Amino acid sequence: MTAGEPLLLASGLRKSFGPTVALDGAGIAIGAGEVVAVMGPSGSGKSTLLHCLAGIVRPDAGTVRYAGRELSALPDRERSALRRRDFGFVFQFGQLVPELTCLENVALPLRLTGVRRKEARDRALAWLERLEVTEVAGQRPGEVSGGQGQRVAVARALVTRARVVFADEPTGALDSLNGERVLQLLTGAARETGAAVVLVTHEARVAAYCDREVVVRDGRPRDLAAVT
Ligand SMILES: Nc1ncnc2c1ncn2[C@@H]1O[C@H](COP(=O)(O)OP(=O)(O)OP(=O)(O)O)[C@@H](O)[C@H]1O
Repeated sequence: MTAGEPLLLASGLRKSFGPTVALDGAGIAIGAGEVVAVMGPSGSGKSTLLHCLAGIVRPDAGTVRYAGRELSALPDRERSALRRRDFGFVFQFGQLVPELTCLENVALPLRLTGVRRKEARDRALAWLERLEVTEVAGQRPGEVSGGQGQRVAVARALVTRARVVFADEPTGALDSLNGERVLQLLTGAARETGAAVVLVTHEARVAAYCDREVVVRDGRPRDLAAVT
């Protein structure tokens, strides 16, 4: 990474799905530890931008650099390994493995990176405590409330000490009280661990928890003034 280069840097991103232009020359820079809200109308390209930044979707044109390396230049295996090691994900729903308990779900990313069972369980439990959901440790995702499930998902995203958490409408299925608490916990825990957060949301009160808001319109993000 060259001196002064942001942790995540995208420029000139274009992505179409058939005739639909989802990204039209999009660029964005995210600094280490920065919490950025990505907002904008439905269909403006927010999720596509997040997927390109995370290396899940390959753009038709443009570049995404993470820690000084261009994601699209990495072989698939290396990109997957990097995603597992450095990135965490929180989606609106459905990201927890239904057959595993909540504790096992949080321990899973650690087990996948070779952490021993006992240590993985201990670290997972500490994260459930931090997210105030130890009571669901032994339950399966289908047996817990939406808010509890999202807290478990946040714990799972951060347990590996991810450097970037990508969150796509993490509170979209929650009532406003639960939604705000999950945002608080997600951004608070990310700040403690130094993780950057790219947060796609419609939550109007999100500004209070973010360093910066970016609004996507017609496939291009525009920076609002830094949130004070
Ligand atoms: N896999 C896909 N196949 C076809 N079209 C897609 C696909 N993904 C996105 N699109 C289209 O690309 C455009 C941008 O979609 P995207 O999901 O990025 O927007 P968004 O801003 O996240 O929307 P929302 O707020 O409704 O989630 C939309 O017109 C959408 O229909």
